[in-house]
Amino acid sequence: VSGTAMRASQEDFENAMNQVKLLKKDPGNEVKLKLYALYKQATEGPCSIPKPGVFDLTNKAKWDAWNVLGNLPKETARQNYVDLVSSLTSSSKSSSQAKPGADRERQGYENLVVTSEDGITKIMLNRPIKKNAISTQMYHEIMLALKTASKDDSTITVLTGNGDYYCSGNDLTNFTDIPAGGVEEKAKNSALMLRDFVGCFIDFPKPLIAVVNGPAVGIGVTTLGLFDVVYASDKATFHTPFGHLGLSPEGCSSYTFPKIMGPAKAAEMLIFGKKLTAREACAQGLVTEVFPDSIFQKEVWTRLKAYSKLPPNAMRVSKQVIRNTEKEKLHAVNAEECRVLRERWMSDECINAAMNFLSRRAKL
Ligand SMILES: CCCCC/C=C/CC(=O)SCCNC(=O)CCNC(=O)[C@H](O)C(C)(C)COP(=O)(O)OP(=O)(O)OC[C@H]1O[C@@H](n2cnc3c(N)ncnc32)[C@H](O)[C@@H]1OP(=O)(O)O
Repeated sequence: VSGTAMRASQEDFENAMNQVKLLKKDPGNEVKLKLYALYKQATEGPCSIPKPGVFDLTNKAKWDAWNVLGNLPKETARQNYVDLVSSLTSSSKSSSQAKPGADRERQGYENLVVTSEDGITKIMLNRPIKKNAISTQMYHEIMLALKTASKDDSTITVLTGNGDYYCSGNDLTNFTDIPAGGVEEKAKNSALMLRDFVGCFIDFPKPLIAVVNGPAVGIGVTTLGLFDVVYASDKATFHTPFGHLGLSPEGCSSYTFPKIMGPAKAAEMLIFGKKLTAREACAQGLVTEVFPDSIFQKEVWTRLKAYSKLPPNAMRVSKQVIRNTEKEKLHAVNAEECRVLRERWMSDECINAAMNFLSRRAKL
């Protein structure tokens, strides 16, 4: 799942090709095109055949799907093919066990509820008792859910929270289980995990929408700069209390926030921890639109259902055109933020702030 995941062997690839032939349910045209494109890329490399004419619809769709993979290395295409087939076989197993008429709900997550319906994959943080604070396990679950959603047959992906909070940020107890290697080992592993986590948002290929149902804190806010659209309830607030916690910005916010709202407004949030209301965040460009809480869910989902019916390849390609020029920069920013945070996590300022929260002496 992470960047260190094993590469699929030729045997895995051949097994996956056989599994495709055994699929009981037609996976739909979009997935079939993806399988075709990944197969061609894995076996022949980048698309170099002439583009079919505009009226040769089937071959044109196949060509587009292959061509959009650009210079994706053969081994990565082979791995993606194997992953895609594996997600199809596991979802067909779970959907065959699902009750008739029920949404396709992906099981196996402890703190997420992931559903796919109407072309929308919804990833819901589901730890309301802890205000959806993100535990170490949840970071891994969110990465897995995003990677799976990037390859499933939905057209758009939504992240939201269950309960009154969208997300209260990093679970501050993440730093209490110190391994045998000590604080340094913990900080090193956390920085690697954070880099992978944020990388999944940077690389996410489809429209990614945040449905911010309530207050957002820390990494729940900073990653918003990597979403394509952010809808917020008027009950939401946006708070990055890094100064109070002895921390520094992450989620590429050191780059995206000054770009979105200008350096002065970004500094007030990221250095001094100024909390924004939903309307302020909207005025500053971090939020796309704010809705009264009483109609938030209804309005947002009606709109998203309409968007999900737009041509998926056009949405995907438009996102790439908007985002691709920035990708390399974002990965570099992410790496640097994680390097700085690794130092911060070992600082007295940070350790004392986490202890204060945990001993309930200080609350934001
Ligand atoms: C590890 C590698 C990646 C690191 C990435 C770094 C990211 C940086 C950040 O995200 S910084 C932001 C960190 N978050 C915070 O500082 C928020 C801390 N929480 C609070 O200040 C408050 O809980 C609150 C304002 C979010 C909500 O206050 P309220 O009074 O409404 O509710 P409670 O405080 O009673 O909370 C209910 C229970 O939830 C637990 N909880 C809430 N947030 C967190 C959290 N971030 N980490 C751990 N636990 C959290 C809280 O402890 C209560 O639990 P309890 O009932 O068992 O006491």
